[in-house]
Amino acid sequence: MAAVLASNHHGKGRVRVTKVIRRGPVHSVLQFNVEILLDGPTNAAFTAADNSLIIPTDTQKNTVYVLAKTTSFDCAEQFAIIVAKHFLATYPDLVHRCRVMVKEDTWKRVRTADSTGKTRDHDHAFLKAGPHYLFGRSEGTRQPCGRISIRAFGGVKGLTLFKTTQSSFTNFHKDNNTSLPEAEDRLLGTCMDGEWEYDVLRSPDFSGDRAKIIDVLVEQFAGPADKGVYSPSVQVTCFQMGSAVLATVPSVSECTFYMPNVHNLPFDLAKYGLVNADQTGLPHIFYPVDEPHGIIQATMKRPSSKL
Ligand SMILES: O=c1[nH]c(=O)c2[nH]c(=O)[nH]c2[nH]1
Repeated sequence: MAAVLASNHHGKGRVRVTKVIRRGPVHSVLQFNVEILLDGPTNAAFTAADNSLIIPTDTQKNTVYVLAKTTSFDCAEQFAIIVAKHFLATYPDLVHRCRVMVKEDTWKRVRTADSTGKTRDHDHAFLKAGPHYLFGRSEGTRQPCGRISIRAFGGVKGLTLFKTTQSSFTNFHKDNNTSLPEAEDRLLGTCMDGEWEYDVLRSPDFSGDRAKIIDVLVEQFAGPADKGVYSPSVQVTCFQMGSAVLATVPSVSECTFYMPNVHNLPFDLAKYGLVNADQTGLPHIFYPVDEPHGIIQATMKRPSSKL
């Protein structure tokens, strides 16, 4: 045998489930895309064709629908915890670790006039938020003493932000390969992915906390509506966004933000006899480039937490 099995897991991905909650005429909708990964004593399934300790991935898929029906939850984080606890509690001999990722499509109520002409949230029609989406993630493990421990995470994928001033990048290291000009006043765009860990001992209010986090991220990036907030680099903005999340949401113990610097480059109009500048003297015609993009990433923790 040329190989030994170093590690393995099995699970089910892209399990899509929609739950409708009807309270009289007012309905709510939760729509998830779930991935489950199970670790257990399954080496023999890979090395000796022994499936006796395998929970079929089909069973895992069915379990998502059964749990959607039989349990109560109002966001991805809660459902991720429910699923992880279920597999660890139901199969003590077959599962020692369960990781669950729940991506959530956010359906916001349509706002429209009702039959009396008053504008209000619609009872049962929804508009999908995006392009970003939120997710909840759990990592459940069985301790040697048999106790189940759960770590809970939340996050956002593709939060797309842009501002047209109050951003600079200067005084960077320069050498023979440098062509980047100093920019005192530039555009700033990102399509960020963020993940944060909840301190489960603080009994987080998952849906309330994550709504606050998204608000804080947007507010920190943008600043006050009239004056904005000055950004000397994506790095500083990233750290300020993380600091604000930790300051505002006590149930978050740490957060990691991946913030691509999505460039908008001034278009060279000189060859068409035009000066690419408006009355401020700054360029105003740009072309957005998705690639390459800068990669700025950081993890922020509370000062007291051990590194
Ligand atoms: O905010 C920035 N950080 C960088 O590290 C960087 N590098 C670069 O070319 N432009 C920028 N902008």
